[in-house]
Amino acid sequence: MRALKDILHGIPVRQVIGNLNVTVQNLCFDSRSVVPGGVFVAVVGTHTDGHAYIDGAIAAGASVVLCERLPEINRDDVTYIQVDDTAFALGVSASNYYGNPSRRLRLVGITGTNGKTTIATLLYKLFRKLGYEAGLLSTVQNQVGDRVVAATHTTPDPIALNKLLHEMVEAGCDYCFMEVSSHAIVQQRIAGLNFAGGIFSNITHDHLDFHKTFDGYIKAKKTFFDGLDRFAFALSNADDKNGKVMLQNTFAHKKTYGIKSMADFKAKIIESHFDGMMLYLDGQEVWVKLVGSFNAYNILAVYGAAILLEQETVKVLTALSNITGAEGRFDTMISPKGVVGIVDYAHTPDAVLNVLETINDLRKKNEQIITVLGCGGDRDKAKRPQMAAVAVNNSDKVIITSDNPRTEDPLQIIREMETGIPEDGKRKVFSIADRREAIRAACHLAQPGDIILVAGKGHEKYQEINGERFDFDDKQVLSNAFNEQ
Ligand SMILES: CC(=O)N[C@H]1[C@@H](OP(=O)(O)OP(=O)(O)OC[C@H]2O[C@@H](n3ccc(=O)[nH]c3=O)[C@H](O)[C@@H]2O)O[C@H](CO)[C@@H](O)[C@@H]1O[C@H](C)C(=O)N[C@@H](C)C(=O)N[C@H](CCC(=O)O)C(=O)O
Ligand SMILES: Nc1ncnc2c1ncn2[C@@H]1O[C@H](COP(=O)(O)OP(=O)(O)OP(=O)(O)O)[C@@H](O)[C@H]1O
Ligand SMILES: N[C@H](CCC[C@H](N)C(=O)O)C(=O)O
Ligand SMILES: [Mg+2]
Repeated sequence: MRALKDILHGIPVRQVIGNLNVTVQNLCFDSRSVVPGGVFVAVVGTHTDGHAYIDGAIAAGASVVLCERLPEINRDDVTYIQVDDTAFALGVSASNYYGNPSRRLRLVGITGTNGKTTIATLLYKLFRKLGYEAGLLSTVQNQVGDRVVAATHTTPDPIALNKLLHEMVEAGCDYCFMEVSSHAIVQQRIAGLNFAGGIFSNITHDHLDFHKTFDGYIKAKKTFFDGLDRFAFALSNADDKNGKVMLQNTFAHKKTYGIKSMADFKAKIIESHFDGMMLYLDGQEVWVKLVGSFNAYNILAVYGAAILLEQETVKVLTALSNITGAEGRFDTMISPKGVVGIVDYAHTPDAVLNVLETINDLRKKNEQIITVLGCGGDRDKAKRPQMAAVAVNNSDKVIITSDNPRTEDPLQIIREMETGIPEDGKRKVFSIADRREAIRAACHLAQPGDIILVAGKGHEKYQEINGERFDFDDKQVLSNAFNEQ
C-alpha cells in the first residue's frame, strides 16, 4: 500500500480529476493484471493503445488512472491523472513505488548492439569474486545475489525492473549490473532510474524493424548517456565509429576504452587459444577464459568499469582471470570423434562475422568451418541476407536453417537469407529448415579437427513457432548429434 502522492513524485502532472489523497494497492500497465484499489497506467504501445483499456481496468477495480488523454466520462470513485507522457510516468512511479531502489545501490547500465550480456555477466561475476553482494539483469537470467530469477526480456518492464532492484536492496546488494536495450530506452523502461555508470559496447546493424533507420537506432542508444548525471561515469568504446557520439551530450564523467585508438583503458591480445587468451591490459599481462578480439573489448569495458567503481587493479585482474563468460556465448565442446562444436548467440551480421573471424584465426589450415545458422521471425528482415553472406564468406560450408520463426513461414525466412549468398558461395550452402536436422547434418559432414559453429540461439532453451515455445537447446542437440557421429 502506498500514498498516491508519493508515487507521483517527480512526474509533471497536467490535470487531476478526483481525490489525490488516497492510498493505492499496486501499480500496473496492463488491464488484465489490475487488482482492486490499484493504479492503471495507460501506455501507448507498439500494437495497441492502453487508453482503450481504461474502462476494462476500472471494471477490474482500478481506483486511479494515469493517462495522456482523459476519458470523456469520469467516475466519482476514480482519480484521473493526466500527464504528457505515461511511459515516462510509469518508469518514475514504479521507481517511487518501490522506494527508489536504484539510489540505494550502485546501478551500472550497459548498452550496445552486441556484448551487453557478456559485459553485464562478467561484471556481476567479478564483483561477486571481489566480495560484494550484487545483482544482474540480463537476457540470459536475472540474479538477486545468488538467487536466479528467470528473464523475460533483456531489460524488464519498469515495474518488474524496480521490483527486482528492490529485492536486490533487501538482499543487501551493493551493485547491480543491467543490460539496457534500445527498446527499453525508447519505451522509457529506465525512466526514473539513477545510474552510477553507463557503458557503451558498440553499434552495428540490428532492430531496424523497430528503429526504422540506423540514425534512429544511434539516437536511441545516445539518449541513455544523455540522461546520466554528473556523478556517474560514461564509458565508451573508442574504436567504435559512434563511440564518441554517445558521449557528446552527457553530463557524466567521460572515459574510453580501446585497442586501436587512444583511450583511457587500453589492451592488446598477446596470444589466443580455443580456451582463452593472454591480454596485455593497462600495462599488465592477464590470462582470461574468453576468446576473440570482440571479447577483448568486453573485458576492457569490464576492467574500465571496475576501476571507475574504485576497485584495485591487481585484485580486479586476478579475479578477471578466473571467470567465464555468459552461457551460450562461444560455448565450446569436443565430440568423441574430435570435432570442435561452438554454440554462440550471434544473431547480427557483426556478431556472426566476429565469431567466424575468431574461429578462422584459431583453426589450423586443413580444418573446415561448418556454420549452422538461421534468422528470427518477426524481427529485422534486412539483416537476413547480410547474416547469410557473412556466414558463407567466412565458412567452408553453411547450413541455413530456422531460428525462432515466430509467426513467419520458416521457408520464407530461409529464402530471404539465401538472397544474400554470393554466386561463388552457392556450392557451399545447404538449406535444411528443421534446426535439429541441420545440426545433425553438420555433424555428418564434419571430420576430426573440423569446427562446427551453431549460431543464433546461444542459451535459449526453446524454439518459438507460431506463438508456442517448444523445448530446444542448441548445446543439447549438438551434444546428442556428436554422440551419434
Ligand atoms: C515491441 C515491444 O518492445 N513491445 C513491448 C511493449 O509492449 P507493446 O508496446 O507492444 O504493448 P502493446 O501490446 O502495444 O499494448 C499497449 C499497452 O496496452 C496494454 N494492454 C493491452 C491489451 C489489453 O488487453 N490491456 C492492456 O492494458 C499493454 O499492457 C500495454 O501497456 O512493452 C511491454 C512492456 O514493457 C513489453 O513486454 C513488450 O515486449 C514485447 C513482448 C517484446 O517482444 N519485446 C522485444 C522486442 C524486446 O523488448 N526486446 C528487447 C531486446 C532487444 C535487444 O536484443 O537489444 C528487450 O529488452 O527484451
Ligand atoms: N563486444 C562485442 N562486439 C561484437 N560482437 C560481440 C561482442 N560481444 C559479443 N559479441 C557477439 O554477439 C553475441 C551476443 O553477445 P551478448 O549476448 O553479450 O550481446 P547482447 O548485446 O547482450 O545481445 P542482445 O541484444 O541479444 O541482448 C555473442 O554471442 C557474440 O557472437
Ligand atoms: N534480443 C534479440 C534476440 C534474438 C535472438 C534470436 N534467436 C531470435 O530469435 O531472433 C532480439 O530480440 O532481437
Ligand atoms: Mg543481451
